[in-house]
Amino acid sequence: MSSVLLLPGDGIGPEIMAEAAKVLDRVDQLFGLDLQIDHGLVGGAAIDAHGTPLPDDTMAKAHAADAILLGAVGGPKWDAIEAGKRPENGLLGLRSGLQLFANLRPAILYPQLAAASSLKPEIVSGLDILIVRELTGGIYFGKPRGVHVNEAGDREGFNTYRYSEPEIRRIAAVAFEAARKRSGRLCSVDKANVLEVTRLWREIVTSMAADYPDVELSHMYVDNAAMQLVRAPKQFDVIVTGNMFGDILSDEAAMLTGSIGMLPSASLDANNKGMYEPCHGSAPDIAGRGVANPLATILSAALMLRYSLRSEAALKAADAIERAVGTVLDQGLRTADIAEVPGQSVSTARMGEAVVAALALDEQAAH
Ligand SMILES: NC(=O)C1=CN([C@@H]2O[C@H](COP(=O)(O)OP(=O)(O)OC[C@H]3O[C@@H](n4cnc5c(N)ncnc54)[C@H](O)[C@@H]3O)[C@@H](O)[C@H]2O)C=CC1
Ligand SMILES: CC(C)CC(=O)C(=O)O
Ligand SMILES: [Mg+2]
Repeated sequence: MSSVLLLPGDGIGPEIMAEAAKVLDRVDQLFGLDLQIDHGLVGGAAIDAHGTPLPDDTMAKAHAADAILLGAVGGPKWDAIEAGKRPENGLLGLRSGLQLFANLRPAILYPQLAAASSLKPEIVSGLDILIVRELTGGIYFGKPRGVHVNEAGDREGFNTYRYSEPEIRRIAAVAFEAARKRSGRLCSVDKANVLEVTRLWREIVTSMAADYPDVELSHMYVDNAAMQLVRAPKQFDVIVTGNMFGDILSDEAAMLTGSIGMLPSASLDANNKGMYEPCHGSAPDIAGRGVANPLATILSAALMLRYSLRSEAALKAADAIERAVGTVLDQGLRTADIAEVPGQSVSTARMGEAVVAALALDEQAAH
């Protein structure tokens, strides 16, 4: 038995989660996974119900579960709430409370979606890169932080960008290991020409390279990396970077794959316990209309089966979900964000149900 906690969150979160839940239910039946599914509140939904973005009950369930699948949090309804109590703090609290320091964001272009990418097919076809983002440190967590009145009497906002040596070592080790299992190329992205914290980052990553002689390490400043990602993205295999740079570069990489609605992620602790979520947010501009792309969440469920549940049956189920996504794309099904012809698109639910149907047809899935 494996326990899975579903946290739909806000905006399109409940819509995309409903489809991922159908897919999990189907693979549970097909592969005998014996999943025990629980539900919880996080983000704005939790603020509305309990006055806090991360209720104790949700945190307790998250600690107890083998893995967590999250939709997205946030939205204009809660934007005026003071810092520290916003929906996003629920997500950040889960990440830091569970010590999910390693965020893996694979950006893979399905060949069927070459036309949906914002880049020319010859530049992106075959794209398969992995962004390894540090997730529990850096400027999103550094203290001191806040808004105060400075000596000149002006209001001044400040955040602190800090990384300790152990924090850098553990995320770099994840990236080196990942590169070793892939093409053997690792690019560390920093701003070492300006920021001391990332000079230390570069120094430590460089010093670790001797332990990974089979990995070719390179370094790049983040501004150049942002440019290179849209100039020649296939030069990259594994990218390792800090929390904020990874947040920004992964949204950029998402567009290479056709849509941010296609990009899944895994956030892991040191023992492969994980939280899985699409890279996108709660998309308030399309929430409640049934048009969001559920594939990033469905693909995140596949990563959950592969990285956290890990039984032979779970690994087969993960492969089957990814094949089923390929099948529905082959069938020409497109949500609005990846549609080649505007207006010729299917709903969130239709896309999710098509993945479920493709799973049932998958002969390898049944045996
Ligand atoms: N992991 C999380 O829960 C995240 C939460 N947020 C929160 O989400 C809210 C909105 O943030 P935004 O900056 O607008 O980013 P967003 O990722 O929610 O949306 C950006 C754009 O992408 C589109 N989009 C996103 N997901 C999509 C999907 N599955 N299918 C089709 N189109 C999709 C949206 O419609 C929008 O035009 C904010 O409150 C923000 O703090 C933002 C990023 C991550
Ligand atoms: C609350 C934000 C840090 C979420 C986000 O943008 C992300 O993790 O990609
Ligand atoms: Mg982001």
